[in-house]
This record gives sequence, structure tokens and C-alpha cells, in this order.
Amino acid sequence: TLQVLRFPDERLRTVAKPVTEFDGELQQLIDDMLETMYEEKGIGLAATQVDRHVQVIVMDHSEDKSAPMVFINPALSNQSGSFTNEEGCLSVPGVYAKVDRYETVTIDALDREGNPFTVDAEELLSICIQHEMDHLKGKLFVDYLSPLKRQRIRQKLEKQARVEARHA
Ligand SMILES: O=C(O)C[C@@H](Cc1ccccc1)[C@H](O)SCc1ccccc1
Ligand SMILES: [Zn+2]
Repeated sequence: TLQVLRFPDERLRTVAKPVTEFDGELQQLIDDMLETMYEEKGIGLAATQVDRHVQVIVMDHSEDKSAPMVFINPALSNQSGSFTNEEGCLSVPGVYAKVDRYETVTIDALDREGNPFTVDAEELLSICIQHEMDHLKGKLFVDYLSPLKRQRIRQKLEKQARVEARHA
């Protein structure tokens, strides 16, 4: 599996480029991202999180890893309503906070073969796709919190990283 970057790693702030080549390397990245997401018990993962700065998102909201989804070069074409939910992030382990998101969104994207498709997302799929599309823009859910809260999270995770480094 691939290593998931952790806040406040600056590489998480990189803006991802559109995918132009639907080649074997892309297929390998998609498979590696899905494997990493399952391993980390996530339901979504953006390529930025594994230090690959291309517009690729994988998701699987099924109980038995039976419904993998791939969104390449995703774009929001419609959005409506708003609601607040508790969010977590594989790049900010152990931190949960309320974030306002659009209630429903329409996403235009390409699948892993490069074919265009559109999804009207609501509920968990809507939250997750907005969370992942933020990653591709170098944005993290902690950016929606107050500077003080974000600083406390940064200190907590930097301390944790030091402890892990010592025990490595
Ligand atoms: O991008 C990530 O880090 C994976 C996120 C995706 C996500 C964030 C907020 C709300 C929904 C999905 C999660 O860490 S995956 C973990 C998870 C599992 C079940 C339900 C919600 C979050
Ligand atoms: Zn995340």
C-alpha cells in the first residue's frame, strides 16, 4: 500500500493536475489507491493524500469492498442546500470536526477508462466527494476550523509524529 501523508505535511497543499493519459500507470495508481483506502479503513481517498498530484479520487461505501468508484478530473456542475456533519480524514488521524457542505451536488467526471459520467450525489456520497475534491485543491477539512483549533490539531499531530519517529 501507499503511504498516506499526514497534516501538516505541506505536500497535502499541492493542487492536483488533470489526468491526460489513461495508461497502465494510471490503472496501477487507481488499484494502489483502492488497496490503500481499504487498508486504512477509509471510504474515500484522493491521490493528493498519497503524494500523487493528479485529479484522481477513489471511493467505496459498500460493507464488503464490492462497490469501488473512481472519479477522474471531477467537476461540480450543480450544488444545492447545505448541511453540517462531523468529518474525519485519513490525513488527520484521530480528529473529528463539524463541517458545512452542500446537501446535494452533481459531479461530472471520467471513469478509469476515460469515459465521461455524471453523478447526482446526496448524503454520505455528497459529503465524501466534496471532502475528496477539496484534497485535490490542497484543502483539508481542518481549514474550515478556527486558527486556534487548527493550531492545537497541528501541535497534537506533530507531537504524535515525534513519538512515532522515536519508536520507529
Ligand atoms: O479523505 C479521506 O481522508 C477519507 C475520508 C473520507 C470522508 C471524510 C468525511 C466524511 C466522509 C468520508 C474518511 O476518513 S474515510 C473514514 C470514514 C469512514 C466511514 C464514514 C466516514 C468516514
Ligand atoms: Zn481526507
